[in-house]
Amino acid sequence: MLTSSSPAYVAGFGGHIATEAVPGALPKGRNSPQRPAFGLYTEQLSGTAFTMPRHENRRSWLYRMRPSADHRPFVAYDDAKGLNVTLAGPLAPNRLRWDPLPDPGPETDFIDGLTTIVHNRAPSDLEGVAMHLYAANRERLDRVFVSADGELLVLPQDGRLELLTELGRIELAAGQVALIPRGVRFKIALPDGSARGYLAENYGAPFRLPDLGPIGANGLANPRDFETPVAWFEDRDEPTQVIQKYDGRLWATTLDHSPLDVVAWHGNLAPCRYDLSHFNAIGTVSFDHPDPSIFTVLTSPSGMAGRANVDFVIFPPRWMVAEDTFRPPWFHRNVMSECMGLLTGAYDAKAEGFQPGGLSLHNMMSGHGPDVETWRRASEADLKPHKIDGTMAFMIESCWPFEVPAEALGRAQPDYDAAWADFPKARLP
Ligand SMILES: O=C(O)Cc1cc(O)ccc1O
Ligand SMILES: [Fe+2]
Repeated sequence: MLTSSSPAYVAGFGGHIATEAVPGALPKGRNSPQRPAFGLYTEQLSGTAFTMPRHENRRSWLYRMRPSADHRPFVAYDDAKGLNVTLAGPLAPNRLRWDPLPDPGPETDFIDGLTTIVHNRAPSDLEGVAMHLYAANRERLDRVFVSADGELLVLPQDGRLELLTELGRIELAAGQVALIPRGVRFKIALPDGSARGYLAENYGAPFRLPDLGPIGANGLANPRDFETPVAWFEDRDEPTQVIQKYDGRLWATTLDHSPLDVVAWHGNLAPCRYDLSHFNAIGTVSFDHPDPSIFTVLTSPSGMAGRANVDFVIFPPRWMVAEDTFRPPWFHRNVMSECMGLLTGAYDAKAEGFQPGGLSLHNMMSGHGPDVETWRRASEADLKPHKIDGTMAFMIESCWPFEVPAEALGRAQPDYDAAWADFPKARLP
């Protein structure tokens, strides 16, 4: 680990925070004083247009040792071979599933090990989402990563991460997730020497908590369980490479100092983390399997009310008590496109073949649901109260059908369709 002391956090989601790592660094009563304390530079980081309604407006004011504007031109960076959002040709309406990534080659850091599996839209549309996998066995603290294309949702599956961001430090273990706003630079320490997991990149509106409707004022992911780090900085005058994702590609420049030099900040645009075990799962206490929207942790709306650009949904441990009900997910065809991952355990719709670290894609209107084995067991089960435990699957659901780059298509399991082969035919009277 880079630093021995644990970072401190402030509780809440999207709240306005004021924090300084050096007393007196944060200006009082104004954002942009003529001479900020200690010769710091003032910078506004906008995550939404200046003119967004107040309740959707996200921005922070940063007080840093050097302005971000001080850098040389970016040049194309080609060493992250798996990061790919080019189209593979016509999109076939096939269901796809992937095993976990193989171990990365020697000395692969987080950036070079990124592998894009599915994506939709284009970053310059300001809509859509990409799902990358990461697998790293090398820690590089001499470079930082930043996506101008989207907000990053980091989902560790194995190995801890320490995210050293411009706005503070976040410790992250499997079962926790982090959100890093578009444009925030960070580097990654690997306390366990290696790590793997999922990285969803949201090109659209920043994730927010979903409305709760008749559920009421509490439930699902509660705001106070999100943790935002307090200001932290490093005063490091060493060459630091900045790798920026911009319009689907990577670009690099080298600074003569670390850009993680924000001494104080205030605002409501900041990274945060959330422990999925705090999710208050709500389900049926009578019959039928509710729509999975009931498990939405965060949502990024599209321009159409009720239709998400991206929903981040989880399938956590929970009690199943429904009477006279086929309890696993039903067979369905969905106008929304579903990309699923598994952090630990087994998923209740798939008896085999869907492994932790793997991924599946059920694109718009493709028929899917329980595999044959799951269907048989659930149809014959004695319906006592039953706890689904030791599992955490998640879904990145989007209104835009996902594309699959050629490399990812080549890696897909050869016969995923077999999951739904050989169902017995119904017998009519
Ligand atoms: O396809 C899936 O496994 C995800 C899913 C889960 C569920 O409980 C209901 C619908 C749905 O799409
Ligand atoms: Fe589904």
